[in-house]
Amino acid sequence: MTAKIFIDGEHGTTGLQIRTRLAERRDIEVISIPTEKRKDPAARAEFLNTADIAILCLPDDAARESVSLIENNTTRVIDASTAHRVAEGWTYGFAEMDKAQGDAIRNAGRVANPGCWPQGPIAFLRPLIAAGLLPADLAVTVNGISGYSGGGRTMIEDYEASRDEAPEFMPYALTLKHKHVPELQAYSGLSGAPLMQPAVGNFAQGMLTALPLQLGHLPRVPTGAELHAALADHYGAITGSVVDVAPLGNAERSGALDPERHNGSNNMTLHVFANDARAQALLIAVYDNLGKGASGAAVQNMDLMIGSDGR
Ligand SMILES: NC(=O)C1=CN([C@@H]2O[C@H](COP(=O)(O)OP(=O)(O)OC[C@H]3O[C@@H](n4cnc5c(N)ncnc54)[C@H](OP(=O)(O)O)[C@@H]3O)[C@@H](O)[C@H]2O)C=CC1
Ligand SMILES: CC(=O)N[C@@H](CCC(=O)OP(=O)(O)O)C(=O)O
Repeated sequence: MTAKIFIDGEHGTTGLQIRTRLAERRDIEVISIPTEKRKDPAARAEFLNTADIAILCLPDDAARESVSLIENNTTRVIDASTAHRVAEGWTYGFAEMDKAQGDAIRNAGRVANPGCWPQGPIAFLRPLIAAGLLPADLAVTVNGISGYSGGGRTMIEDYEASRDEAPEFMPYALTLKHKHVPELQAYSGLSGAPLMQPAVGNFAQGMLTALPLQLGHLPRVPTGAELHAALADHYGAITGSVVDVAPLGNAERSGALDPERHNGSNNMTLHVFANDARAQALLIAVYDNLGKGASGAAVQNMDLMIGSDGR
């Protein structure tokens, strides 16, 4: 049976990317709401209740409204917004984060697609904390850079109206209350809130997230090789993983740390750098904010839920 997919918010940044990714697919049917009715709750309710899977690419409040409009128990949901990522009854849509997560997504009725910023840090921290190499109470700071498409249609329009004057690098979340802190803490296994220090760059798409680690105070200090081996073991054991681990870094600079490197794909590469003599490590993830950070992950989750190999 062909699965019916409804993208609520299909004309926004994330929705359009999902449409493009699904355009050539023969194993699904995308059911599309007329543009002029896209904010009409009654029309949305009809599409939501007809779909096998509804992918919500909406602001948080509209995503909550969509869920409330579903009256049957057959429509399954993938929500790309922040609304349900730590909500009870929802499964976090990061298939590679541990061995059981792919099956949990496969069987879930409600999947919360992860935010773009937490995915890199969770990809490092969850397996390393589970392996006992890092403690849950580690004080963690996350920094990095994202292309401006991460800010959705409004930020894209703002940048594209005046790119010549826009700063190349702009730190934000300066109140230290970034909306991704709760999901990052919950799924990485940290006992305390990480400090997130994101920045937006004067380029459209792609991102890089970095965790600089001071490890000298730990009762047992893991070496860079141990951190690297634990990550390689973890991702090597996950069937269908789109996360891969680069060889342990030993160069002063690396062209692989280009935030735009994975643009248009759903891949993520994890890099480990270390100075064992100083008990310091630097973990850097490279991925596409609109790929593994949003639309690519949503399609990956949809494929798990309908049991498709993506053709
Ligand atoms: N951009 C990114 O990198 C990522 C975004 N996300 C999340 O995905 C969701 C969508 O973000 P993004 O695509 O960037 O946002 P956009 O602003 O680009 O798109 C949102 C879409 O939703 C529509 N919309 C707004 N309100 C309603 C409503 N009440 N009913 C129906 N449709 C509505 C908008 O229509 P109109 O434009 O006409 O108002 C627009 O088409 C957000 O929750 C965001 O947090 C998640 C991961 C990454
Ligand atoms: C550059 C930029 O502004 N990025 C957005 C996050 C985009 C994203 O992935 O977050 P959601 O899925 O939670 O919307 C921000 O930091 O708020």
